[in-house]
Amino acid sequence: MPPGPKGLPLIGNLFDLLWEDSPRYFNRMAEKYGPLYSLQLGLRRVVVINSSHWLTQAFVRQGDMFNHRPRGTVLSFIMGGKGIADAEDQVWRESRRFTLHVLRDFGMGKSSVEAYVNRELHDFLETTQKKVGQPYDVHYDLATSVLNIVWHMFVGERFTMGDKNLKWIVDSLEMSLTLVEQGGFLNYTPMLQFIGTFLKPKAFKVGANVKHRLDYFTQLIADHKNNLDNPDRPFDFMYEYLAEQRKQIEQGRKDIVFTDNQLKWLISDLFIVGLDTTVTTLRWCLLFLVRHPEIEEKLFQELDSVIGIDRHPTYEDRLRMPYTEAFINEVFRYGSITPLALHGNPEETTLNGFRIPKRSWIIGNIYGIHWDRNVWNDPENFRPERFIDKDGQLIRSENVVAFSVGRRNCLGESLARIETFQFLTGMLQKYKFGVPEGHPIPGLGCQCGVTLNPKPFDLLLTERSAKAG
Ligand code: HEM
Repeated sequence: MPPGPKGLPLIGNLFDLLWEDSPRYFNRMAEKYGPLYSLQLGLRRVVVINSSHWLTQAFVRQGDMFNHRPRGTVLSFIMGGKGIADAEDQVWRESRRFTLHVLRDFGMGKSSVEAYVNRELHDFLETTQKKVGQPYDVHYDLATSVLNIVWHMFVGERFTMGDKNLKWIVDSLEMSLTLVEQGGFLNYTPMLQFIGTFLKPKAFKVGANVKHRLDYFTQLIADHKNNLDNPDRPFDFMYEYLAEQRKQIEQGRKDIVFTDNQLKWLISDLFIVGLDTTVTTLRWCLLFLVRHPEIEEKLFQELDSVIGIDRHPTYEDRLRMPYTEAFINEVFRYGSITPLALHGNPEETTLNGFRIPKRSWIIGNIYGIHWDRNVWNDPENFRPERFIDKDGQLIRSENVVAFSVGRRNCLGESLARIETFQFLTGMLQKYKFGVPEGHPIPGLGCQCGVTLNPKPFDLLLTERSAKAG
């Protein structure tokens, strides 16, 4: 086995996770045992990967073995192998291939996804207009807009602000990721998962929310089925899925993966991962703008010289905006939005000559890779300049792995990148971001769930139009 600390009999090093968030703990252990080490955590044998080299070796070069999900996590307990993020084998392969295919038909990376994003950006900026000059926690309005992007693409509808269904959907989707710490204490011992549910009353709420959400999707599926033959129906993910389902039934396929139940879980997964990750990224962006007015000023200068105020930013603009790209890279590095990628190996194998017993948990410590002092020198400093070379051009680093690598990497990376660039530049075109009078400068402390979330903070928006004009 790879080297690692000697833990106590039966529980190994499990109790260390009571005092420290798992990504930070895994990173600290890597300083002692190197970028590839093993731990015994409760009943689980865990192999931690803390360098992009070994992440690529395991998830890309030995991807056949390591691109599985571990069983027994809190998430797998909730999702039970349905949907996509926790699915395996044929269900995962067909769901992933189909989802990527439909996303491509939306014109991923081309103008039509931008149109979905820009429409919500426009409404978001209108909403924020009413908040200028007063303390404002942007979280909920951002979440609504980001939800509308995916909601529109996947089920063909948009919410209007104030819709009675909107608040519970946003709350229920966000809660699913913030309440479960992917590498945390409760994951490693089934009995603790059971007891933990009783200790965290909100955990019951997650269960109730999942049911409520799935019931809502059942209704949406029924509506879509009723309208499937309408030649004027719009293009959305749910219609495409149901059309594929019908085709496979007509072909008489026995092992059909495209069931209504799988569709409900798949859509639910896509909303959960598509919402909180992007909202968290944008909140980190705003937090750093507020904390670093000198960086915000450099972003203004680039934006004003490349785009100005007479037209909206396009995703193409990024190619001429290296400092903005460097800023986003630094947010992905520092924020490490999804700090851990949990994989598993169904069979015994080797990695770097070490024996990896079957059904180990393989944890890609994305946070650890982004905070490795040997690579970044001063990881605790937020410095977009680390991604700019002496000619002012963007440095692309293989050590930024926010979306992970290999066949199980983030399926929504292109969408997330477009959303981040468009919202950041759209907001900067309109506002300067500051701290309301009498409020503290927001801190860097965060809550560790499946995502690393900044704590709630208030902003002060000041319109820039006079200056930019
Ligand atoms: C900045 C935003 C985002 C970040 C940082 C992010 C990051 C990640 C990471 C690290 C993984 C785990 C990969 C692994 O296990 O190796 C993942 C998986 C996934 N992401 Fe994202 N993600 C983001 C946004 C999105 C969006 C917008 C969508 C789609 C709407 C999406 C869909 C997925 C899916 C479906 C998976 C599971 C893939 C699978 O198991 O095959 N993500 N993401």
